[in-house]
Amino acid sequence: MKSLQHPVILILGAGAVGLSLAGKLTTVARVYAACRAAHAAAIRERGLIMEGVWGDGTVGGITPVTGPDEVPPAVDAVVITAKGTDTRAICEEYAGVIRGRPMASLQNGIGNEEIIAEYTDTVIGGTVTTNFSVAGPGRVRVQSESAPMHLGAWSGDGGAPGRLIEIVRSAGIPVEADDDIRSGKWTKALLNIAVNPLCALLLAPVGVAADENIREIVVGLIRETYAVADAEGVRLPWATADDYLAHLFSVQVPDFAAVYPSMYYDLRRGRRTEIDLLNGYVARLGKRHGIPTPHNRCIAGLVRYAEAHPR
Ligand SMILES: NC(=O)C1=CN([C@@H]2O[C@H](COP(=O)(O)OP(=O)(O)OC[C@H]3O[C@@H](n4cnc5c(N)ncnc54)[C@H](O)[C@@H]3O)[C@@H](O)[C@H]2O)C=CC1
Ligand SMILES: CC(C)(CO)C(=O)C(=O)O
Repeated sequence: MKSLQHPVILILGAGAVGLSLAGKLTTVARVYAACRAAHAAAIRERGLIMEGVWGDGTVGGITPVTGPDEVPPAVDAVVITAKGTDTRAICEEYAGVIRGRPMASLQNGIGNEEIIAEYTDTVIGGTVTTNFSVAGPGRVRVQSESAPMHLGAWSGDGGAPGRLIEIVRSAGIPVEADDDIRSGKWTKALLNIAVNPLCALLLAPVGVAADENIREIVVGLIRETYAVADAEGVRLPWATADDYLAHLFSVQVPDFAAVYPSMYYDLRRGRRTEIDLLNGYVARLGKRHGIPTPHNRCIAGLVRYAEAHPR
């Protein structure tokens, strides 16, 4: 990332998160967004329409691309916002562009950075605790925000996260450096493990997690996840599962009570979900460590069934 004055950023897999990010970054960078043809056509025709807490209006200046041949040679940094189920495929498709460049992941779940590290030396781990959705081709909604974006060095050039943070911050997005982003990814995953599958299965917004019938399931999911994270040596910011649950029910669930998480849209649209990077991942690790994870195994099984039998 040499030219901070006018950096060139490529966003890979631009949907709800990636197009919203593109819309903000375009004020401080030249932004190329690798997206599907329907988004590309709408954005070329009339720009990106944004609504919500990141601003309302039509944003020009984003260049949509639908293949690596359309990406210019001078990319300073790559940010991946594809679903974790698509990480390898999109890295393969854009391998020539990614190689040798810093690449950040804002994806949920555990395991994306390891895949990205097969394609480039400098990987930046990231989390975003904001709710994004697609309202139509080239049209996104940003509905609520509970914490700043976190970015931290995963591998390679240790200065790369700082340079990306500068760009993101200058675009007006709240962002913080994270010097233990491996634990940071688990910290963010706690929220997704607690609410994403339940909301997807129940067709309900995040507030459903506080329902008296559901709360006990959330408690089970999180206590098991804590035991597994502990066995993995992950340092979470709350000392115990119950300390995190207090934060979840007093801050995160109220912040997102009225909105639907990303997995809800996947199941509703008949797409594969990220369950195997979240609850399914916890269940797999639990097995390896001899830690029972009945809640996570059960919820992962239900989501896999729902994926295979679209409503
Ligand atoms: N939606 C949300 O509120 C949040 C989502 N996240 C995470 O961010 C990541 C992205 O989530 P969303 O933006 O909601 O998903 P999304 O499904 O809206 O966007 C991903 C986009 O990537 C596109 N894509 C995949 N492969 C492609 C390829 N080869 N070429 C071009 N486009 C390709 C898909 O068609 C899709 O439009 C996920 O890991 C999600 O868990 C994180 C925080 C909040
Ligand atoms: C924070 C939250 C719940 C925001 O929607 C999210 O990460 C997701 O939807 O996957």
